[in-house]
Amino acid sequence: MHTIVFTPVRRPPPRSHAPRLLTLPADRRLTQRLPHRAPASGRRPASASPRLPRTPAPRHPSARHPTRIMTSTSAPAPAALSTPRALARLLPFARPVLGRLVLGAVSALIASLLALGIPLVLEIVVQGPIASGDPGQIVWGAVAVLALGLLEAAMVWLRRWFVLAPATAVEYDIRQGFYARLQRLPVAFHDRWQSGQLLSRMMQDISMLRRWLAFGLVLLVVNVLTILVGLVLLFRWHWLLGTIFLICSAPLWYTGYRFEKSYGSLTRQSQDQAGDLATSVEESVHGIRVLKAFGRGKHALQKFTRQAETLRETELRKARAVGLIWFWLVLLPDIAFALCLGAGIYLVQLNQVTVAELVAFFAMATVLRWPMESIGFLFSFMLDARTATDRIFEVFDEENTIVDPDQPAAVTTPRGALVFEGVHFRYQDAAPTERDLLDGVDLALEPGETMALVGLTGSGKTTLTTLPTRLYDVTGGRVTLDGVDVRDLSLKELRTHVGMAFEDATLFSQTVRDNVLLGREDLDPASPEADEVLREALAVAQAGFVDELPDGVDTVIGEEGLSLSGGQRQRLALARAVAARPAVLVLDDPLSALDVDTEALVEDALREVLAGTTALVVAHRPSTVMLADRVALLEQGRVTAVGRHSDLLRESAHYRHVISSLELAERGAGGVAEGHAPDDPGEGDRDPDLRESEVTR
Ligand SMILES: Nc1ncnc2c1ncn2[C@@H]1O[C@H](COP(=O)(O)OP(=O)(O)OP(=O)(O)O)[C@@H](O)[C@H]1O
Repeated sequence: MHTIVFTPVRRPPPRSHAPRLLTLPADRRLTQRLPHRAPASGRRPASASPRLPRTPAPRHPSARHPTRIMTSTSAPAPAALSTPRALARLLPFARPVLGRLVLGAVSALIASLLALGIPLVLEIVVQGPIASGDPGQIVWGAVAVLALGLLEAAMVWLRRWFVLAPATAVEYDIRQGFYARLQRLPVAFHDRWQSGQLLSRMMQDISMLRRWLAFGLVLLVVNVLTILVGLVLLFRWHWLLGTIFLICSAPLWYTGYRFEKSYGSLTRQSQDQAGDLATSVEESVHGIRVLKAFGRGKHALQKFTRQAETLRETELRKARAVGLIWFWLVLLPDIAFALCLGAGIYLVQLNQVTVAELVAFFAMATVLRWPMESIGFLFSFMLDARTATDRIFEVFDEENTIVDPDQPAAVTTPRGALVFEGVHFRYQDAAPTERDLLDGVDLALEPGETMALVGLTGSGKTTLTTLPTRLYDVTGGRVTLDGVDVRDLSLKELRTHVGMAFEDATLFSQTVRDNVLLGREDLDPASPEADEVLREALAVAQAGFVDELPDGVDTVIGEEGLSLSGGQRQRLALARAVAARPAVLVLDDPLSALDVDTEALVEDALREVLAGTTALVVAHRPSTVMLADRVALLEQGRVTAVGRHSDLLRESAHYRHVISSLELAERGAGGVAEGHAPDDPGEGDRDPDLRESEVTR
């Protein structure tokens, strides 16, 4: 039984991504600057150009039916809702345990009412037995107070028992839903959101909601009711005493209102800043090699310190706001006590109130003191919970445009004809003045054909490869598989027919077997059939090194297991794509970290095993072009030439330019590829066409 835990193995990216990270605008990938944002933040910051409207909704019908999980995508923006309505959005999660939560609240209310009963007993004892000096009766009074106290304690215990398990169940459900949502949301969403923000929402905010449901909500309801009942009783003793008490507590409501306004935005700020801090930690842990290699550890520390200080300042402002409200919470009841004492003594002298009533009044006011004081704390807790709810629902409310169509088409026996028809694509944050990154791509891959895709860096090759599997949706035109628009297929079916291997090989902290068989849900990983698929895929990817690992294919790799080289990781990622046996294989330069000889072996094996598979291969090395039956040249957002390598060399000046720049880049990166000696004769000796390109140049 193999349990697959999806913990991405973070490794330094291979060859061409690392420099790209460093040269991209700061907002794209190394995004750590999120100064004083508007409340609804957490997304990656806007680029230097002003934030632009979203890409218009794709025209294909499937994009018009976003998946809805526990929430409506047309829901009003969280910030526009009142606090109770914002918190009411938790109801779908809380509904299954609502009964127990209500029982918990009832227990808490009974506990409070029992506490309020003690002053009433006191009144009777002072008025009767104490006034008459009957010790026997006094004992009964004491027993009654003790019994009330014991019952109150039992109810408090019961409250905890009722609410604790349901609150953790709600926490579990929200977390599950959140994680499922993250899995479903498209890559474009993950481009915009910082991982630290998502992490802090997933962990801190959801835990806060558990505490709110278990304690905050229940106590807030119960304490408000207790105060109301207590005030009625205070008025029962004497209207003047009750009025003084009420008037003195009125400023509390005003202070509470003011407090809500300032504390709410402070809470939002601090939760966002905590998310930013988590992002910084995450990025510096992932990028530790780059930071060390460039001696930027100190710089990273300074940046972290600045962010930590900002968070600390916000926390201090929060603490000051809470301190201020506590000042009033403690002062105002004391003023009320003092005024009531003066008025009470005066009323006793006028015989309008008895001593017993005055004693009971002060006992009652003392019992009410904690509920009154706690209101401020519970208020701030409620605002924290509201902010946490907003932050969580910002993710739930994100529109998912990459969803299954209402009535999916089916390609039962795929032939592998992949066609790009007038494909347009632009990223969501592209400026309106920019032309589409893919500006009318027409390209047809015949079944079983291997097509190499070449173009200058940044021309959009990787972007094009993400469209057949719908990692992104086209913004114009269409991509078809065997004549069927890929948006008309269910995502599950589409991704069974089209497999991918990326240059940046992501492996998970699990065994080699589980990593390679990731796309084969249909196979029992322990079955002989799975073994065969695994062996074959590893053989194609020239991943014989696996046999040398301590436990062979059952060796756990990744952060909690064995570390692998870039080339070894790429070979496993390639084996994963091959094992999936797709009709169309999209390879985004997955051989870049291999030495030239291993690459040639992989290519030969791929040709043999994948004879019937259509392949689209992004080529960053001239040798990769050799794998292909035909080559497509991507230039200025269009495919400007398609043909055999030798023909293109002859006919297209831009193609010659691209190939020679690839050669130059490869020579520059000569030592980077796995086991590739700088003075290695390389593929030039194997490929007459490439020599031709040098000659042409
Ligand atoms: N997720 C993204 N969001 C916004 N812009 C992006 C994103 N990914 C890539 N781009 C931009 O799109 C352009 C094309 O990138 P892409 O990676 O497709 O090019 P490429 O031809 O594969 O480049 P290379 O040869 O360097 O790998 C670049 O300008 C890049 O900055």
